[in-house]
Amino acid sequence: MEIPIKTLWIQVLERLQLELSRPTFETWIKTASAERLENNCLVILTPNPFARNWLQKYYINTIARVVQDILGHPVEIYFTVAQGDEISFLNEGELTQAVPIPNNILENASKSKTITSELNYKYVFSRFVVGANNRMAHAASLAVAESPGREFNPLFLCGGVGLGKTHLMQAIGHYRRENYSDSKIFYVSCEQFTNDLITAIRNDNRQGFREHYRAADVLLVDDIQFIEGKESTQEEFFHTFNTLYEAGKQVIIASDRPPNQIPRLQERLCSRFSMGLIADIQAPDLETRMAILQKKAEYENIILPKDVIEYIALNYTSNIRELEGALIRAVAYISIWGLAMTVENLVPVLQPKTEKLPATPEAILSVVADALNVSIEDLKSNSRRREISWARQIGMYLMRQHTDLSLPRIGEVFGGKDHTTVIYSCDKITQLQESDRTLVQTLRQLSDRINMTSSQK
Ligand SMILES: Nc1ncnc2c1ncn2[C@@H]1O[C@H](COP(=O)(O)OP(=O)(O)OP(=O)(O)O)[C@@H](O)[C@H]1O
Repeated sequence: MEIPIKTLWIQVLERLQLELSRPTFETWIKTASAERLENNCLVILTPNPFARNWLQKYYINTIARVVQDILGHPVEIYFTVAQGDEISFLNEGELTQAVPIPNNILENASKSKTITSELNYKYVFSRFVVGANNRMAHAASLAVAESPGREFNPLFLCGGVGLGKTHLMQAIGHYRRENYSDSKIFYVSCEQFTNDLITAIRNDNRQGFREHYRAADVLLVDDIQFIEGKESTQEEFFHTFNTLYEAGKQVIIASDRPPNQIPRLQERLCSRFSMGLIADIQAPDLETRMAILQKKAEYENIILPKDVIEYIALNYTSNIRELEGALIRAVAYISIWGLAMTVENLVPVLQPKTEKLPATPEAILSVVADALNVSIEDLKSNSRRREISWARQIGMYLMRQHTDLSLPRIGEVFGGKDHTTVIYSCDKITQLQESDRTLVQTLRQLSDRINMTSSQK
């Protein structure tokens, strides 16, 4: 029998109070409450959109784990906002991705999910800042939006992490929808395409899968690099691509590298990806980064002094997502502590990425344990269980990045390991990043959390 929701939430709070730092607990957790628990979905009420987005981004896994421990089975966590209690400097869901609860989520919780994703309403051409780094990709996207299925088919957008590929491809989708409302726009990540295929195979419904994807007028496929080595997905995608192409339908693909650098990609797919236009996006220059911040601030109704814009833009150079993250942190910090928006006030929260932050070993252990679902004791233990030694290696790498501790001292923090173990772990994680974008993203998120934990101290 389920325990009453109030009792559940009291227990969750008791557990989280012990696990999280005091400012984190007081600011984000204590202000939230459990609203409903139905069909293994727990809806958590938050005081404003900002708190909702913050919890969704940084604490959803922690809360889900604690709730699962208490109930003895997994639950899906959804965050919602108390009505009429908006934070003044934010519009609903503006600064980070909104996390709406579909009306029928509780009823449908046990049913299967829809096959393609929705477009993010913010990813439109008017919100995209054009600079030298993305001019060609932008022009090509606009051309494809106006005349799909013509000369740039497929359009292959490539560039490093967080540089605007998804934004541009979705802008094409929005443009078509706005101007041709009956146009069928399908946006899907490569991972989702694979999952849909697996589900179709499991349900013996491969035909349904094919009919669905081949009905698209414009097919947008994100992060295609993850198709590497997935033979069945490549096979299916090849046929989907051919069918759409021959019917004059537009295909747009985004990737963190050009087709010929995607390992274990079938030759025939590589050549098809290359037969339209490959448009790459580079890291933005200072002026473009400042213009992006300025535009974001305008959309969010935030007044940002010029020197603050310049300070952020100077310190976040290679990834626009990080640039936006810095703006979010700045606004949150200023708002929570009631400070003026000045460079001096922002220095503690916007440390340049290249500087080592004064993170404590305990904070790093706690962030890694929390994010990778192991305990701090596990990290310090001699256990060779795969997930524990993986978390330990990541922890050692991050400790090397974020502290000035010597290798032997890092070994000690992890329960008395030899310094050669630390070297091995750091080298391994460094090397893996060359081929594993997911790992790069995970490390970036963990670093952000470590920085945040440090700045909250
Ligand atoms: N030129 C730009 N103007 C305004 N915002 C931008 C621009 N480029 C990127 N952004 C913003 O930066 C964030 C990251 O962009 P996006 O998700 O499109 O990157 P990506 O290249 O697809 O990254 P990934 O490789 O991680 O999938 C988004 O919020 C996007 O709106």
